[in-house]
Amino acid sequence: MCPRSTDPPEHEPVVSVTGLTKRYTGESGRVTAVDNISFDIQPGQIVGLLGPNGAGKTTTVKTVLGLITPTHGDISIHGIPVHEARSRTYNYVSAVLEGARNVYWRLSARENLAFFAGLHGIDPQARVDRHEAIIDTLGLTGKADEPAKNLSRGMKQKVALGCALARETPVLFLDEPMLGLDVETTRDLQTELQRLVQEEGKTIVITSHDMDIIEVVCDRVIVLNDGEIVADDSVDNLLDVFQSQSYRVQLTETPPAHLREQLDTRFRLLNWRTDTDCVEFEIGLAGSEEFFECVDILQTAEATVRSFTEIDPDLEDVFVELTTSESLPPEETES
Ligand SMILES: Nc1ncnc2c1ncn2[C@@H]1O[C@H](COP(=O)(O)OP(=O)(O)OP(=O)(O)O)[C@@H](O)[C@H]1O
Repeated sequence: MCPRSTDPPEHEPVVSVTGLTKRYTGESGRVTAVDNISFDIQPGQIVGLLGPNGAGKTTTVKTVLGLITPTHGDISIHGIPVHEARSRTYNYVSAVLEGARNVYWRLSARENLAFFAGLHGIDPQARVDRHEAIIDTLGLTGKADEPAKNLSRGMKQKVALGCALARETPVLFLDEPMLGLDVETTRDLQTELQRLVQEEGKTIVITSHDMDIIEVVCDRVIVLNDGEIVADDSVDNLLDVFQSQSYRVQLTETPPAHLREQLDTRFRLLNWRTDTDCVEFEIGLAGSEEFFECVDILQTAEATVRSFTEIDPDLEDVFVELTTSESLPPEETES
């Protein structure tokens, strides 16, 4: 029988990554996909792993799962070194990876759930209620006896997710879990993931390009860019740190041509728009010094300011900021 405990050895994080580097040798030479990253994940966290295309998310996840050998670094799941004892770690972790065929296409959703539970040492007969609840949450009830091969892409995705849930491991890695799901199922699944963490003490790592989902579901976000971690903090802290740093400015008359260039050189200038009777732009100002400097520049250029309003950031704004600028903007993110 496989271990059912959701508690890692005392004081151990459930996932621990230290100094992970992965280099590939491709046609265009050596690529450092992941560059010396370290993070721990504690039991009961829902962590979003974010980053633009090519940032190193898939490499990180697959290396943590033992599917890719790291160039350097140590990884453990529940205290077990992944690259020395990969099969032992599978007692603790399930994964749904994008593009991977996780389910048996000849089996129905019900049969797949029973099969994966059984593989993991769980008696499916004893878990019928649990499996029906998973099927219900995923909106698969009407299709639960249909062979998976006859289901739509989104439905197959749901069955794969159901199989991962049926294994009842304490740690779940979900790569783009909501991709292809309709709005209602996405919402149900968000609720279910939160319930799994709050009531069953699961630990979940989600990669997604959908910031709204991450913002709703995750309590911590790790942002990768060019193989490096550029932020690792709670969603609330990340939003707080960026709060009041972006402003939308409207000028009533067209300002002198050099103003745009001057602002762009000095600050983070976005979405410059010229209308018939006004100019509008967004500007990122780190702290009061930059704020007053900007006001000074506008006054010197004799620009007539119609409005100067704070923009409330959402996680998407934070993400764009982190992955398009050279460095971490505010110091507080590292606290
Ligand atoms: N097998 C491979 N051989 C060579 N280079 C690779 C290989 N796999 C990934 N890479 C490169 O490593 C870098 C990171 O890729 P990775 O797939 O981990 O990023 P990602 O953040 O998951 O991207 P996406 O969001 O597009 O899936 C990219 O530059 C990619 O081209």
